[in-house]
Amino acid sequence: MATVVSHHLISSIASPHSPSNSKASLFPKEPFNLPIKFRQNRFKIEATTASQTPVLDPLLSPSKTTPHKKKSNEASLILIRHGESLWNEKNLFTGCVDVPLTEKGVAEAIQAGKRISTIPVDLIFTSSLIRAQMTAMLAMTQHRCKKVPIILHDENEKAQTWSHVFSEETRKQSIPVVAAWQLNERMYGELQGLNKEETAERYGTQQVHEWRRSYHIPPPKGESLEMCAERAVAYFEDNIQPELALGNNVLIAAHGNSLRSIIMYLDKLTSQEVTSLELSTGLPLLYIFKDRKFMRRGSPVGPTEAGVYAYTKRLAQYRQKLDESLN
Ligand SMILES: O=C(O)[C@H](O)COP(=O)(O)O
Repeated sequence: MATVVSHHLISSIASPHSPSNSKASLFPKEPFNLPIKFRQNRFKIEATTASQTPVLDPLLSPSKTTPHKKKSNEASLILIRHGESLWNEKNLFTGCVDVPLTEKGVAEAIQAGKRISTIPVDLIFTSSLIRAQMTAMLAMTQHRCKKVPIILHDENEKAQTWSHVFSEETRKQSIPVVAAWQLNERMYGELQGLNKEETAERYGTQQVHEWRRSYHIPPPKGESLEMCAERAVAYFEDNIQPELALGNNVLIAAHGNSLRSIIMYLDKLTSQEVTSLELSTGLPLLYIFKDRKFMRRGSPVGPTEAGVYAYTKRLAQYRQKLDESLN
């Protein structure tokens, strides 16, 4: 029987509780102590960029990357849809247009941060759009670990070199933030910039509902959820899931539809079930990744919510450490 997953259900579940070439010297170290798998992935990407300039960081050499001691057999995964944007406020189709948060969106992001402030975060992924990045950064201002989220810039060699951090100690107090276009909102095609209500009046509610919520039907010249899933879920499987498997705790700040496609994958929803999945702006959702399975744990209400810490011993221990560090 089909499980209807909606925002309401989610809330109700939650609420009770170069190698050897001369270039190598330019990059003496990784900007951060990145989790190993991620570093390997980064290298793969660098090695196949258009310039084809091999850039191998000494820290990426096999002797440094293996063996890797697995930290834990479980990890937390937090998903947050960005806070309200200026176009959410105006009820405009936004898609890949890069619009910032409203004041309310800023408050939502801060509130989301309070709700996850005692859940461990080792690595952050955002889309390349400012509303998701603002949300991640604002949320992290509330985190009790007090670490500084820093966006990695590896779009070209200069960006990498110029953003290098030279203090090991400082790196330890930082959380790498990876911005990936694959996590962007679905491209809304010719609807981008149109008012949602007026579009429904013009094309009919049913048609607009299909464009917005069906899995297979794309809006005119835009991406269907299926097309969005092809890049977002592939990115998740290739870059995020391996981090979780290594015991690294991940926060993803992204968008209504890129997250719907990821949740569809995590919760094994059918194309029919995903049509009723709605995500509110600024709502954090927690998953535990354990034994290669994702367990949905709803939306943490706040740092004092006992239920969240009953989910796993590891979360409880992390919170206890934070409490102790305050004393
Ligand atoms: O891109 C947009 O307009 C919104 O962020 C998501 O819109 P939707 O609710 O129509 O999918």
